[in-house]
Amino acid sequence: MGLSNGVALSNGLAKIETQKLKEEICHDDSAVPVKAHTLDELHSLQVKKSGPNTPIIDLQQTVFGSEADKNKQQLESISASLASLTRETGPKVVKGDPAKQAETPKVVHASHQHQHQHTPTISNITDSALKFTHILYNLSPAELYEQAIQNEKGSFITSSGALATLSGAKTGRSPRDKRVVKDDTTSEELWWGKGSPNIEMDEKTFLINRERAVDYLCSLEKVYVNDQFLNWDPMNKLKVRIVSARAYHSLFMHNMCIRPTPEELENFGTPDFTIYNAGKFPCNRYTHYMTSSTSIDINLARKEMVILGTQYAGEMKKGLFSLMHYLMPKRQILSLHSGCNMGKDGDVALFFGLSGTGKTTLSTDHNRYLIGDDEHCWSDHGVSNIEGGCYAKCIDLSREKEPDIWNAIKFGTVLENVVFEEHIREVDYTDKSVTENTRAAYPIEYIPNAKIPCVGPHPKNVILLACDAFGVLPPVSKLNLAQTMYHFISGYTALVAGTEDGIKEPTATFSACFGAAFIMFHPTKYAAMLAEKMQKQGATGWLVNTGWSGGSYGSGSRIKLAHTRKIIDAIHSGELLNANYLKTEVFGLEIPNEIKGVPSEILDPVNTWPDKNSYQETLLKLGGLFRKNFEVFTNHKIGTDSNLTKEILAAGPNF
Ligand SMILES: Nc1ncnc2c1ncn2[C@@H]1O[C@H](COP(=O)(O)OP(=O)(O)O)[C@@H](O)[C@H]1O
Ligand SMILES: C=C(OP(=O)(O)O)C(=O)O
Ligand SMILES: [Ca+2]
Ligand SMILES: [Mn+2]
Repeated sequence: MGLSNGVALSNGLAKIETQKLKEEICHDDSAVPVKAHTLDELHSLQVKKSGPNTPIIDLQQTVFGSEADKNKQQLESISASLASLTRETGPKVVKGDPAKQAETPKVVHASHQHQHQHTPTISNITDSALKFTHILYNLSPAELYEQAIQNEKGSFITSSGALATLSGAKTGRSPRDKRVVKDDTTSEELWWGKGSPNIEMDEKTFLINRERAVDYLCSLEKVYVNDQFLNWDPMNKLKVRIVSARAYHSLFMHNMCIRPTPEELENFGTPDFTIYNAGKFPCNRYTHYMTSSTSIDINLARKEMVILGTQYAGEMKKGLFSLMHYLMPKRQILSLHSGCNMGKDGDVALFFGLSGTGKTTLSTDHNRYLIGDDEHCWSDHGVSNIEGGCYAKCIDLSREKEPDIWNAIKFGTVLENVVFEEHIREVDYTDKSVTENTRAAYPIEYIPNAKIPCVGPHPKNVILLACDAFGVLPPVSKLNLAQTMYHFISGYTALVAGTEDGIKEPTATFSACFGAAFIMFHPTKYAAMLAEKMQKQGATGWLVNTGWSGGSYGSGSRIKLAHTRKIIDAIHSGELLNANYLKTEVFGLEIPNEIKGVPSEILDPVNTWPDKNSYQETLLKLGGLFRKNFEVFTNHKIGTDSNLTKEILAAGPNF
């Protein structure tokens, strides 16, 4: 034993003799000591203060607190946003997390009458005027992660670093709960009535809902405020403010809108549009125009939007999209519900389509630059993305088929309503337990070949995507201008609702301009603008079926993503422009007889159906649905060219 030659002690154990060769001993305190005397001091060393946002130009100004002035202005602006429209004072807003408030914070009283400040007296104030509302302003993703995990049940970090969260009872948009204020201006300008997504509400009711949302938000201890931009076109950029109750919503918008630089944020000023998102707090069912506990209200005159009774984050993004569908066409700029990418040679393609048809999947193409996945503008100078992020569907997501989206699901990404293993936190993308509409929201630069700034020249190809669950539309057809307009106005897709409900029959959806839920003017206004731009730029239209082949849903199968990608490649490369075409029955679509990498027999859907009678029957059925849908447009002129209108009407199915 090592201690055998030691001196025996009274307890029977040998006394340990330390070695005398000092130099050979390696003490574990040989590292540089910590520069702190207490634990508090140690913790204070860990976090470094951010430097001033703007370079120091005028020392004098800095000494006398221009930084502090900017901060005060910012807080006053937020305070004005949160002010009640009727009460004279309250709440007191203060910047920063209450949990971290070290010194006495600067307080700003929300007041709608900044000019003649009232001194509140006991008789005219309520408790709401006495409490603090802490403003968490443009927090970083790391800070928002911490807030979400500490305060919002259902927030977890997944194994790839994304923030998994639940959107609550609503896992999709609520278009029937959307309201638009009808005033003297909008009653004239907007599209109202049958088929329109704009369900009216009056100004007074809007204010009631606004007050309800503001009161709810101010009643909270903490409120998140994001000041960000929309539209990468510098001439048509919009400043938006989003006030929300959840860190999840703040991170979602951080990812989805354009992120300001620290300098841009300092000089942000007054927003052009403000969203009040009260999330789970419902509207009052006794309020006029309310038909459920959810209400999404847009007031164009006030430049405001109120969200009550839904936490689905997509409402914010698509609400702003509706706003752009109003503002941009007034500037002769066409707003597009489309994805957009650009080839190495600068050829731009647009991907129109309803939800689930492939805008995000197909615009995210490893061989091309991504301009955006969902919302764009087409001006006289080319295209620009409205957003700063992407919102991808995650159901059945695979690393092999969609590597760029897979890799974008990392730290900073919001993962909505996915299911993960409790310990390792690995996400199971096949799991539909919460919803089929599982989503990932990430900044566009998480896609390696994103084109920053997200702008590009005029489109060369306009691809209309339809997920045809009837299985009768060809995988690809070349369209002339009138056909492009016919299909753009129709906005067809057919999905199968829930796979578990045992639904066998696909249902056709027609949504004008491939986004009727978001348009503000009559569809023909957007269609006329698209026709004019396509004609002027010589863009080619294509109809791509990303849905079924070899039979309808139930008997056929979905066209392989790999095949659709080859088809899209052939459109981009110009190969398809020079192919040989044949014209189909009923829809009169031009289909190519051959495409590199795609089995030729699938190009004409009739070949893939074992039962030809059933094919014919289904084809006629779909043709009938198209015809019926288009009836409401037959009395509308599209643009100033009455010939084009005639051609468009004739471009529908013929039988
Ligand atoms: N042939 C196909 N083409 C495009 N998408 C397909 C195809 N087959 C399956 N998919 C799946 O369909 C979904 C398309 O959704 P997405 O791209 O998010 O649509 P959108 O952005 O238009 O709402 C994705 O989940 C994708 O993996
Ligand atoms: C976010 C949405 O867009 P999409 O499904 O087209 O990606 C939506 O429609 O809610
Ligand atoms: Ca969309
Ligand atoms: Mn999408």
